[in-house]
Amino acid sequence: MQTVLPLNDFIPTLRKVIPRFASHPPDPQQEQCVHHAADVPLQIVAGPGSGKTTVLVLRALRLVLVDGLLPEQILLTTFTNKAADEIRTRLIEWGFLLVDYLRAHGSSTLKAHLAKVDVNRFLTGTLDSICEDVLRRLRAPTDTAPVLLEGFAANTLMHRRGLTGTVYNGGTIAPDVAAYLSGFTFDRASPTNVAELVKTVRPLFDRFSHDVIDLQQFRTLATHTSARDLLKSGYEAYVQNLRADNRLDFALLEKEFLDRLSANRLDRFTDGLRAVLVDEYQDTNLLQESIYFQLFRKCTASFTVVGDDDQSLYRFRGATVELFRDFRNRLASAVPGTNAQRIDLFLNYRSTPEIVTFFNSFIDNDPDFRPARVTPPKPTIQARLPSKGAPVLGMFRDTAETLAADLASLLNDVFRGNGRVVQGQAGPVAITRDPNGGDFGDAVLLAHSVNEYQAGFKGNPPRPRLPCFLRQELVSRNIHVFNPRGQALRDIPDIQQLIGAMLECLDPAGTVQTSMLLRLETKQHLTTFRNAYAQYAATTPHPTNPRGLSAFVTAWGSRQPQSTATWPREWPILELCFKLLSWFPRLRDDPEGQVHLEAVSRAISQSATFSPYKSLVLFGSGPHDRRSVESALRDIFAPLAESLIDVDEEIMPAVPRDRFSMMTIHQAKGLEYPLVIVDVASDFKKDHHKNRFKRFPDQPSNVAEMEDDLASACMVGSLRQQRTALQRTYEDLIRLYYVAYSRPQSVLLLVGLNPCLRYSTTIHNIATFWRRDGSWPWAAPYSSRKPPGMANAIPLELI
Ligand SMILES: Nc1ncnc2c1ncn2[C@@H]1O[C@H](COP(=O)(O)OP(=O)(O)OP(=O)(O)O)[C@@H](O)[C@H]1O
Repeated sequence: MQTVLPLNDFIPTLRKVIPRFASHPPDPQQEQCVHHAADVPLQIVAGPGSGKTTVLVLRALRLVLVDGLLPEQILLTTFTNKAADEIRTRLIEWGFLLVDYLRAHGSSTLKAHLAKVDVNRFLTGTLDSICEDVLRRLRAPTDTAPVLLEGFAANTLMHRRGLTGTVYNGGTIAPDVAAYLSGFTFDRASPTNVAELVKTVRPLFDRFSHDVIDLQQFRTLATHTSARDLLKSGYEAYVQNLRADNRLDFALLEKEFLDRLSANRLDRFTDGLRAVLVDEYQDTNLLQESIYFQLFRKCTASFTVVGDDDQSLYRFRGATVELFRDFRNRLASAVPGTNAQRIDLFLNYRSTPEIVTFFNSFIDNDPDFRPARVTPPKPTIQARLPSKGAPVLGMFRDTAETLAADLASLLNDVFRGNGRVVQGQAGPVAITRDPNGGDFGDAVLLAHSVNEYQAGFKGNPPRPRLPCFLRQELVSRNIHVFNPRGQALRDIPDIQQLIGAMLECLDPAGTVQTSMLLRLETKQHLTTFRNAYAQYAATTPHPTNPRGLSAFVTAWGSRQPQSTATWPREWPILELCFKLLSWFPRLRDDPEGQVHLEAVSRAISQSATFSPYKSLVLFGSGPHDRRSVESALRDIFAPLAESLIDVDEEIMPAVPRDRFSMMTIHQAKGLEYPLVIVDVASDFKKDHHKNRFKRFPDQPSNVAEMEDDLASACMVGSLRQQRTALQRTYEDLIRLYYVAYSRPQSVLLLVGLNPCLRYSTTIHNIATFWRRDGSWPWAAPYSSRKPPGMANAIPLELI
């Protein structure tokens, strides 16, 4: 590489040109990362809030300005589209300022180089999005561009073209297969119907790709041989079928990319590539590691990976934290002669010292977690921000209802009132909103699950959970909430009404539906949708001019044109959905509603990729009219009724600032908020064995069980098994709450139910610092004869 700007001028230029670096220059470790030789692979082990994204962006800019690379030669990947957008924005913003300045002040060599630089051309995205883009745009001329299938469309094809005829015959699941799969279900029960079968097989088939499973070896493993044989055939039939139509699911997308890469069929892409930088490497799976190593091998690219082993959260998608932990050895054995270096970032610029001390003591709490972390361990995280006086807070109440009421009143005081005073170490401190535009968007509730209802059990109705009570309390104070995952799509009232209206348009009174073979659950929900529509239509919703909702649906049902024009021969169901939106204001105007609507419209448009009538309703085509309705019922409405469509809140670039968000801890990865409320125990009234998996697992998770089952057919199997399945399950919970506790900037508030804090509580909970050996540092030995009521060493200021 030819140097165009002297390396030692890079950071001084940065400080001169970009105001934030004038006041907050890179610290010594960050500077070391930016300065590290471009051609020596680098592993950055970065604690929470230590500026890893900042460093990655600066290293990419340095490669352009100092080493003379062009932005289009630099690939920078991260974990979510949102994080990729953030990286892109910083690259363009800072890159533009630097290039502009150096075009005026640089040497003539630098100016000549900069004439070719366009900072918009960095290759950024998730690895999936990059693979999709490259397979479409930069493939070899003889290769086709594959069509990517959405989850539910892929599952439908897996059912119809993979499992049917192999594993599932004449409405029955092969008994051996059912018995084998029972090891991987949540309650260890065999799948009993096709929907459960698909749900259980999908993670297994995805793992075949992500874990790069040797299927021949999988087939010959000692147990469940016939089940493995059938599943292998089902998988091969599914893959062959997708390939025949040039389609791919998400797991196969990366596999296809690796196959083409290894066969030199992506040279148009790799020829131009000179640097690869990877964020969130702790959540990389084996397939992705193979892609990165292959890219490194092919282009002898500059290679930088950044991650935090303590923040690995995505085991269920094949993430293998050991790939990050052992990165240097693994790279050296994959590409002999390489000697990657490691630099640690451990200064935290996000949180107050009180919060940093709290999450440090959490991650250090259990000695049995130590062997799972990087070696040598990274230094203890040090806070760089000053204290604001607020201690870490706890709000524990007897019931979830009272907890919700008190939380809502706290939020109201902070964001709509004069703030709330709490007791700090050095006296009272007020928690107030930021005077410059602080609003509910500065706070978030993080939880293991944000479902607003707990599924009903043994005929009981669903039970409301904290997120539901909190929504009610906030709405009663006129505060809006953003929790699009709070309820399943099929349970949301206006979604039910909209789908019901579509059903009545396509198939009035369910004449076609009645004659079809549909599962009982499906029929019940389709009836619920139709009833929801009928009740809503009876309220004569606006607009009523020129025609109201009922009149529209009746006319549509009888295919009566509303103007003088004749009824079209084909009607896209998506268009029908959008026409009906006039009567569903929440789905049009409200951010949560828009997320829900997107899921319905995605179901319609994706079904067009596999459904015989391509999400169209025909008219005047004889028997096809009826068949097109049947296929819509089977391919769009049955999946909606069976809850097979997932919402995707990532479509919402920014939630309005006056909304209070609730999200899962997984979703909060990489984010930060001034005030973070972590639900650690609102579901736990007693030590119920059914909720142990959420707090103190006494058996391995189904994901860890599957990892063990596949271990000997997988190249990283034994590496994972250095920790037992139960240890891994336990450690995943530690990492989960570590991520939650390291999100806040100023205030961290833990919430839950009182029984969890009693001195004599039997509710073991990792989030409240219980250790594997059953000890609990929050309960210190007492000297009096009577034990205290509450644990006596709780490191929280209880409010
Ligand atoms: N040298 C620095 N001086 C002051 N502030 C900094 C410095 N480096 C980073 N920051 C700030 O620290 C915060 C965290 O940085 P960043 O978002 O890059 O963290 P991260 O390491 O990616 O966090 P996480 O791993 O927890 O998601 C940001 O607000 C960033 O602007």
